[in-house]
Amino acid sequence: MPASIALVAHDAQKDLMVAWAQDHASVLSQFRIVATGTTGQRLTDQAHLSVERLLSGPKGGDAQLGAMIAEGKLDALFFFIDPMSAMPHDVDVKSLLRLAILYDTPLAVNRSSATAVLAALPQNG
Ligand SMILES: O=C(CO)COP(=O)(O)O
Repeated sequence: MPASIALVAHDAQKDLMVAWAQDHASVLSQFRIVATGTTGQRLTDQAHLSVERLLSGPKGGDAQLGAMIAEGKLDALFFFIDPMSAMPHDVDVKSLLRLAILYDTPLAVNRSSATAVLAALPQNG
């Protein structure tokens, strides 16, 4: 079974994540990809990846990913956070990050760390 990875981007970072995903589409396609709602739609439409879409982040998608981490169902989190804006769902963002730290989940928060984490993940399993 392929490893499960999550891709999430705040609105101001979605173009960056889509471009990064397009650049790495062949590697990414070897994983089971889950994503919050709007990010997942963009990745499906513009990077042509097969993505399981959760709820939109502010409507519970971040919490769903946190639950996946706590249940051992997520092998890496790629979370392109907007560094310039306050989020109404900041508590959910912090909770997701906290759980990724707590469970020692590989975590990438920008393009360079995403490329490094992706390269470090075991492929085909
Ligand atoms: O808000 C998000 C993460 O905190 C992302 O959610 P969307 O992918 O639904 O925009």
